[in-house]
Amino acid sequence: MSLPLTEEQRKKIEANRQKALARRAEKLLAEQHQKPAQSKQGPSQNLPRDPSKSGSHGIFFKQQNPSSSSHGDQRPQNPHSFPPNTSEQAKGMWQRPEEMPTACPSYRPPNQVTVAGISLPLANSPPGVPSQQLWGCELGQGHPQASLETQSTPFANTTHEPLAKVKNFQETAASSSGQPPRDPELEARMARPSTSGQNISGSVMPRTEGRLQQKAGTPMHRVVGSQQGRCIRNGERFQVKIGYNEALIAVFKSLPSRSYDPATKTWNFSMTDYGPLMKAAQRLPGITLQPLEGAEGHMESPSTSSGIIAKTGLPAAPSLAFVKGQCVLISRARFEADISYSEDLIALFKQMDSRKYDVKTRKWSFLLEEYSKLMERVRGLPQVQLDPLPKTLTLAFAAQLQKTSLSPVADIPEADLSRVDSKLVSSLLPFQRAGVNFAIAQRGRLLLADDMGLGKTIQAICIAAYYRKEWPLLVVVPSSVRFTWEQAFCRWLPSLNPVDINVVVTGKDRLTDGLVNIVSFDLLSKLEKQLKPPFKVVIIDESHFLKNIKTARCRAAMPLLKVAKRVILLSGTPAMSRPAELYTQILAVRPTFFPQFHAFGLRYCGAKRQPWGWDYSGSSNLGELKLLLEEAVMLRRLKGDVLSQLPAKQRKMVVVAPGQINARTRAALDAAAKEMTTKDKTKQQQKEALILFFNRTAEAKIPSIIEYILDLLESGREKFLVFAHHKVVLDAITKELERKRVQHIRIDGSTSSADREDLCQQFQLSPGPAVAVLSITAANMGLTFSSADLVVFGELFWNPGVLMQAEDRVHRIGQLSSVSIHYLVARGTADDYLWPLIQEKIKVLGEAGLSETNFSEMTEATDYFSKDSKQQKIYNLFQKSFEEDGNDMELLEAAESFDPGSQDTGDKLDESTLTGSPVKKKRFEFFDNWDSFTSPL
Ligand SMILES: Nc1ncnc2c1ncn2[C@@H]1O[C@H](COP(=O)(O)OP(=O)(O)OP(=O)(O)O)[C@@H](O)[C@H]1O
Repeated sequence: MSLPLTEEQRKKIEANRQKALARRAEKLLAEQHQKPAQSKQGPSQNLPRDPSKSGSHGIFFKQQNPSSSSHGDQRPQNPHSFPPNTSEQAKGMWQRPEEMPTACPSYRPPNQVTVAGISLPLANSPPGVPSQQLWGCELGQGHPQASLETQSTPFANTTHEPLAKVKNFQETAASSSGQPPRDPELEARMARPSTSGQNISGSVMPRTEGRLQQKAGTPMHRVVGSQQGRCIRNGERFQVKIGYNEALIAVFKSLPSRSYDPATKTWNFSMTDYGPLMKAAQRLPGITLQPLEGAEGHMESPSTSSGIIAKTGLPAAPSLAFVKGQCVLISRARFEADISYSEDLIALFKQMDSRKYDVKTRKWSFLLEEYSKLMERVRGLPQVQLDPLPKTLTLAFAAQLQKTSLSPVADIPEADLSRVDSKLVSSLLPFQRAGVNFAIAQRGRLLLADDMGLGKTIQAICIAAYYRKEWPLLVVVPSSVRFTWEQAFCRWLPSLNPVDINVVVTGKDRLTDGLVNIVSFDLLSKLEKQLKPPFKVVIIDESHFLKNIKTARCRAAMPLLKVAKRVILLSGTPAMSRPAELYTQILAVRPTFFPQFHAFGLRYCGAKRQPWGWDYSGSSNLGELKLLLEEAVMLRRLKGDVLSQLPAKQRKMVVVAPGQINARTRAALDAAAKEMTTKDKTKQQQKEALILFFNRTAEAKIPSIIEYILDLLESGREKFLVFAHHKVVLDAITKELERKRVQHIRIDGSTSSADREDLCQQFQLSPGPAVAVLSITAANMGLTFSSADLVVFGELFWNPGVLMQAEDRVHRIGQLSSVSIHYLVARGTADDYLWPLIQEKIKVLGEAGLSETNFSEMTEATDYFSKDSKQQKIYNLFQKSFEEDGNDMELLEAAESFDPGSQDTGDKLDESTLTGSPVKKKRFEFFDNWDSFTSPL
C-alpha cells in the first residue's frame, strides 16, 4: 500500500504539472499558428488524433480576471446555457476554443456556470431537468483533468472547504506557474471536480508531460471546444465577461465605445455597440456570447456561432429570474446577503443554522463561520450571483471565519510596558492605556484617530517607546507643532537625553542626527534623499495631511511608511468628507489590504463610471468599512466616550517655531532685552524697554500664529476661538482669514455692545467652520461661545485671571464636552518670561485655593524655561512691572496701539499712537473678576 502524498509532495506535483501545461500550451500555440486553416474547422472536427496532443491540454496561462475573483461566480443570466465542463478552464487558464476537446459534443451540462471563460460545476440542475438527462452522457466522462483534481488536491469536495486551505492551494498554484496570485474562492471552485455533487472522480493515471493517460477501459472524452461568455448590463453600458480570445479582442477594439477596465480586466461598451458586437461575435468560430437579458431590441438573435445552444433540442428548463447581490459584513461575527428575492436562495438560507432574518431590512444574515458553507452552496444555484466578501475582509476576520473567535469585541491583551518610562506609563488615563494595548496588539501599525484633545501625543510616545530598540524614530508633524513635540518627548520620557532630540528646522539640517528626529511634512519632501537607511519606527501627526496621494508630502511619506516596521498615524479627523480620503492612511498602515485604489473605490467609495473616468467621491458599504478599520487599522474614541476620564479643561502649551522670526525682528527683540538689563537705566527706561520687548514679541509671533490657525483649519477643526492682545496681531489674523475666505467674527475694544451680541450669535449658530478672533482684554467676559470647544491663545497675557476668563467663553453652561486650550509660546521672546510668570502666579493662587491646581500639570514643559542670571533679571523686571499698580494700564495702552511698521528697531513707542484708544474703558474690568479662579464649571 502506498503512503498518501504529503502536502509538500502534492504542491510539487502540482507545480510541475503547471509548468508542463504551460510548456505544452506554448508548443500548441506555435503549432496553431502554423495551421490556421485547420483550426477554423470547428470543435468537433478539430480533435487531434493523437491523444497525447489532446487539445484539452492545449492551454496557455493568463492572469486571472480579478473581477471574477472579487465577485465570485459570474452566473449566466440565462440558466439554459450549458457551458463546457473543463477543469482547465476552471483553473483560470484560457483555452483556445478550437483546441478544446469534446466530451459530449451535442451539449453541455446545464448545472454549470461560466466565469469569464471558466466553467464551474454546480450543485443543482434547473428544476424539472434531471441532471443525468442534461448531461446526455455517462457520468465520469467529463474532462479527465477534473478527475485528476479530485485526487490531487485536498479541495476536491464540493463543499466546506476552509479558506485557509484554499489559500494554500492558491499560493502553490500561482507561484508554481509563475502567475500572479489568484482568487482563493475561485481556486476552490476550480479545484472542485464535478457536477451536481456526483462523483466523477474516475480513476486516472498519473500525468506525464502534461498528458493524462486513462486507465484501460475508461474512454477519453472531451468537452465541447467552444468559449462561452456573457453580456452583463451595467447602467447605460454593458460588460462582456469571457475568457481571452484574440479574435474577439480584435472585435472589441474595433468598437467605438469600447472601454477596458484594468481592475476587472473586462471590456465594456455602450448599448449602441451591442448589436454590432453580437453580430461580429456570431461570426467567430467557437464563441458563444449569452445575450443581455431583455436586449432583444438591440439584436435579432443571440450569438450562437457554434450553434450549440440552438441545436440542443432539449426541453426548455423553467425560466428562473436571475438575481445578483453581494455579501456585506454587518458585525464582527456576522455577514449579510444583500440580494433580491429568489425562492431557491431563501430555501438555501433556511438550511443555515445561524440564519437570521431582519424584518426591517428584509435581509438574511449569518455567522461568519458559516460563510464558506453558504457560498459553496450558493454556487450551486445557476440563477444566483452572490458576490463574496472582499479577500481583505476574509483575511482580517479569519478568526471568525474559522470559528476561533466569537467575541463581539476584539480581545486585546494588556501590553507589558515595563520597558517604558514609568512617569509616562503611570500618567496614562485608562482609555489611553487601552489605546497603547491596541497598538501593540496591531504590532505597532495603526491609525490612532481619537478625538482632538484626547492625548494622542502621550499615547504615540508610549507606543514608540515600547519599540525603542528599533529607533531612531522619525516624527513627521505639521510645522507649527514641531517644538511642541520636542517638549512632549522631554516631558514624558525623562530617560531620553534632550540632546538626542533633533528638530529639523531647515532644508539643510540632517534628518538622521538624533535618536528622535522631528520634521515637518514639507521639509520631509525636501529631505527625501536622507531617508536611507529607512526608519523602522515612524509617527505621523495629523496623518490626514497625507490624504491626497498626488501631493509631494504624501509621495515623500508613503514609501517610507511602506518599509517602516511600526507606523503610528495620528489624526482626530482622518477623513473629513469622503471615504476616499482614508485610502492612503489605510495603505500606510496595511499596505496589503487594498494595493489598488480601484478595488477600494468600488467597494467603499460608491465608484461610478463617468464619461471622463471614474468618480470615487461617493460612499458605499460604510458599516463594513468601519468594521474593517476597527478590526485591523484604526482606533477612535470620541470625547463623549471617555468624558468621565477627562478633565473639564485640557491645556496645552504649543511651542511655535522660532525659525519664523525674521532677522529684523530678532534684532529688535535682542536690543529690547539688552536695554532692560543694561545698568544705569532709569526705572522708566527699563519699563519702556520692557514694553518694546512685549510689542516686538507680538510682531515676531504673527507668522506662527497664522500658520497654527491654518493648520487647525486644515486639520478639520470646525469652530474655535483665537485670542490675541495686540491690534497688529488681530488685524493680521482677520486679514488672513478674509484672504482664505474662512468665516469669522472679530470682537475687540472698538466693537459696540449691540454688535458683540450679534456677532456672538452669528458664531454660535454658524453650521460650518468659523473662527472667532477676540481681543484678550475686550472679549474675555460676558460672551458665550459654547458651540466651540477649542480656544487658542495666540499671545500670552501676564494676568492668569484674564486668561481663565477668556478660556471660560467656551467652558460654560451649555458646553457638553471637555474643552481644549492651546497656548502658543514663542522661544526667545517675552513669552519666555510671561509663561513662567503666569504659571508661578497660578501656583500661588492654587495654593491659596483660588485657582485650578492642575494648570501647570496639564500643560507641556512646565520647566520650559531655565533662567540664567541675565534672564533672571529680565524675569524679575517682568514680575515687578506687571505687579505694580498702574503698570497694567501703561502696558495695555502701549500694546494695543503698537504698530511695528511705524517704528524702527529699538525705537521707543510713539506716544501719539497711545492716545484715543477706544477700549480704555473696558481695559480694567478683568481686575475685578477674580472669581474666575475659583469657579471653574
Ligand atoms: N494622561 C495625561 N496626563 C497629563 N496630561 C495629558 C494626558 N493626556 C493628555 N494630556 C494633555 O492634554 C493635552 C492634549 O493632548 P494632545 O495634544 O496629545 O491631544 P491630541 O489628541 O493630540 O489633540 P489634537 O488632535 O488637538 O492635537 C496636552 O496638553 C497633553 O499634555
